Amino acid sequence: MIKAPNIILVGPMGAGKTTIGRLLSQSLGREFYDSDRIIEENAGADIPWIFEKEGEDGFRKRETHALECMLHNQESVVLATGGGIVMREENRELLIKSDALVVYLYASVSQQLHRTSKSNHRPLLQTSDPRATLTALFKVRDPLYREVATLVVETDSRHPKSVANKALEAIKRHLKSESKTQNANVNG
Ligand SMILES: Nc1ncnc2c1ncn2[C@@H]1O[C@H](COP(=O)(O)OP(=O)(O)O)[C@@H](O)[C@H]1O
Ligand SMILES: O=C(O)C1=C[C@@H](OP(=O)(O)O)[C@@H](O)[C@H](O)C1
Ligand SMILES: [Mg+2]
Repeated sequence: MIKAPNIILVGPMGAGKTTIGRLLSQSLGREFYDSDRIIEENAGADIPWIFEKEGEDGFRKRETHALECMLHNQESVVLATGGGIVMREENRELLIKSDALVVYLYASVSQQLHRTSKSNHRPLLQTSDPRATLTALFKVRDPLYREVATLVVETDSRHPKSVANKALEAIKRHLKSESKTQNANVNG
C-alpha cells in the first residue's frame, strides 16, 4: 500500500505551527509530533537550557537529528517544526527530497510579535527589540520557507480552527490533484 505523505508545518515563530499541527492531526486521525518537543525529550532539558549550554549551533544539530528521525518514521504523521528548521541547507534538502507535504504557515511580523509576546520560552526573542529581531529573521527565512513548501497558508486574522480547516482543504485539494496526475500517467 502507498504510504500517505507526512504533513510538515514550517513558518516563523508565532505562525501557529504547534497549535495548527495538533488540530490537523486530530482531524486526520494521525499522531502529532513537534520537533521542539522531540529535542527537549531527547536532551532531557528545555530549549532555553539547550541554547544556553550548547549555543544555537548545538540546538540546530539536535534539530537536524530530530527531522531525520521523523522522516524515517514508518507511520504517516503531522510534524510541527521550529521556525529555524530552514536555516540549515541540509534540512532544506531533507524536506525537499522527502515525499512530505510541506505547509508554510504564513504570518505577518505584527502577528508573530503579538502571538509570541505571551511566552518567554523562545531564546532568540529575549532581546530588547523583538520586533526588529522578527523582522530580520523574516527577511532571511521567508524565501527559505517558500523554497521548501508545497503549499502556503495565510494565518493572519484567523482563529486557529479556521486556519486548520483552511490548511486541511488545501492539503486535500493538493492530494486529489496529485492522484489524478498519477492515474493519468498510469492510464496512458
Ligand atoms: N491563528 C491564530 N490566531 C490567534 N492566535 C494563534 C493562532 N495560531 C496560534 N496562536 C497562538 O499563538 C501562540 C503561538 O502559537 P504556536 O502554535 O506556539 O506557534 P509556533 O509553533 O509557530 O511558534 C499560542 O499562544 C497560540 O495559541
Ligand atoms: O525560529 C527559531 O529559530 C526557533 C523557533 C522555536 O520554535 P517555534 O517556531 O515553534 O516557536 C524553537 O525551535 C527555537 O526557539 C528556535
Ligand atoms: Mg512551535
